Amino acid sequence: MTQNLPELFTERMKRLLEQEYEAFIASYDQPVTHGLRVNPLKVAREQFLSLSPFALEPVAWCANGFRYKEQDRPGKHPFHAAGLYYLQEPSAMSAAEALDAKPGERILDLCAAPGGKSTQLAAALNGEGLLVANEIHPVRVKALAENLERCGVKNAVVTNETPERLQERFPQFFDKILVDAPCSGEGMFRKLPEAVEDWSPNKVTECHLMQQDILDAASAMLKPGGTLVYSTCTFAPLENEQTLVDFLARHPEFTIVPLPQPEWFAPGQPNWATPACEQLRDTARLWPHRLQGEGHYLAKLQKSADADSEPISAAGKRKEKRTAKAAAPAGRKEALAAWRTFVKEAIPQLADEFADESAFVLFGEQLYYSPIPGMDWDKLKVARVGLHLGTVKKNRLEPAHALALSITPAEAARVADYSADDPDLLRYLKGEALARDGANGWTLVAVDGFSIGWGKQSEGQLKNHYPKGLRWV
Ligand SMILES: C[S@@+](CC[C@H](N)C(=O)[O-])C[C@H]1O[C@@H](n2cnc3c(N)ncnc32)[C@H](O)[C@@H]1O
Repeated sequence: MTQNLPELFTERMKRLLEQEYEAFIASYDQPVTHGLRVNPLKVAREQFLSLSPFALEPVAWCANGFRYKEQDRPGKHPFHAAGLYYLQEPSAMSAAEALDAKPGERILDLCAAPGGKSTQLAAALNGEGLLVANEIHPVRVKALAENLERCGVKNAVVTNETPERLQERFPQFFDKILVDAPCSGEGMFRKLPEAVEDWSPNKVTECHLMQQDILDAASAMLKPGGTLVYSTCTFAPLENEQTLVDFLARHPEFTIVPLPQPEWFAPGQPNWATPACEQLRDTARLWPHRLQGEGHYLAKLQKSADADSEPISAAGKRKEKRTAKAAAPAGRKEALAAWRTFVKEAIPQLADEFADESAFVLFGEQLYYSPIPGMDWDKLKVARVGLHLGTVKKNRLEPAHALALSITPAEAARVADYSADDPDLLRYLKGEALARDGANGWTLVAVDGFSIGWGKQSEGQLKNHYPKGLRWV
């Protein structure tokens, strides 16, 4: 594919890489590297390895990351639909690892769709704390929400906002922020031919300017002492070292935190920015000719602990509480009663897990359980305000797909468990009703012990409630 690469791109890379250029350009004739990341919210790494029908090779910089062979097509396996793993290019696994999210923290993934890094951050939170996964694009945000749901994430809020509007609502709110910035995508050239067509020197400049604005908004949302990781999948110095140097010039309250540099990550280049900046060596470049991956750039920054700006005010918090109460919509009482009836009947063991009355949020007929009760989401575009529990219709709760994917068969009163190669499972994924005996009521459908959706058992038949938009064709 080397001959299809833009000339201005190859000329620049030749100038920058000098004697390494031959190895770099030769990597474009190597096959694309395919990766999957095991989702520990669903299955432990070792258990997955004992179940995996695919030949897997570990990715050195991500404990749950593996390379697979293209012909194995793990995206077409029921384990994918059950959220046991997320397909992610290996070098992209490095960014969330660098952020190092810990259970209980408040994390923002500012440019999040389709959710590779968000699902990884959610796994690191392990259900404790808050993940706000934001995506500016109204179509891409749907894929983000679906991927978080498929991976069984319970503590995420999915927003569809501009960084500027989020910044107004969340001053100094987050412990850690990931900015996986929109970029010119030079690291995608091998994988996506359209990335080559979309590329131009103008695009590189436009992305650089956009990255500055996004980073400025991120910096305002980070708590003093907080950590920010900036990443791109491009090689252009303007979008990497230069974006960082310009950001640091505007934000002296930030410093670069050294990233571990094992032999396969190369250092960032001090002289690829103006003015040259020695600390850029502590950022990381993942090159396709030095490791098995498509390429990435990473920088980790820390905001000084005494950085001064207004923290989220107590008044703001009081207002949030008031708004939450005042805005309690009519029908909430009925919705909660419908939910309790459903819990008793279908997932009795989980009654205590959903005990916080103030965490239930009703949007129209849709009932959610919020990871941050009392927060005012009014006037923000919110795609998911927490875990989607279900739709309340005529005082009954129809459980959400997200709820099914977030629980285990051991937590459900009725389970229809199929092995991955059972033809009935394929029928279920295609949206067909299944002939099956069992007690009537909502039934959790599972593949080899992992939840995959809902069915409703009635008179010798399991009615299909696998979402229409996800059905296999
Ligand atoms: C590199 S992709 C994110 C990939 C994602 N983090 C993942 O791991 O799956 C960058 C995202 O930024 C979004 N974006 C584009 N312009 C933006 C802007 N001005 N502010 C914030 N996000 C933007 C794009 O729609 C795109 O989804």
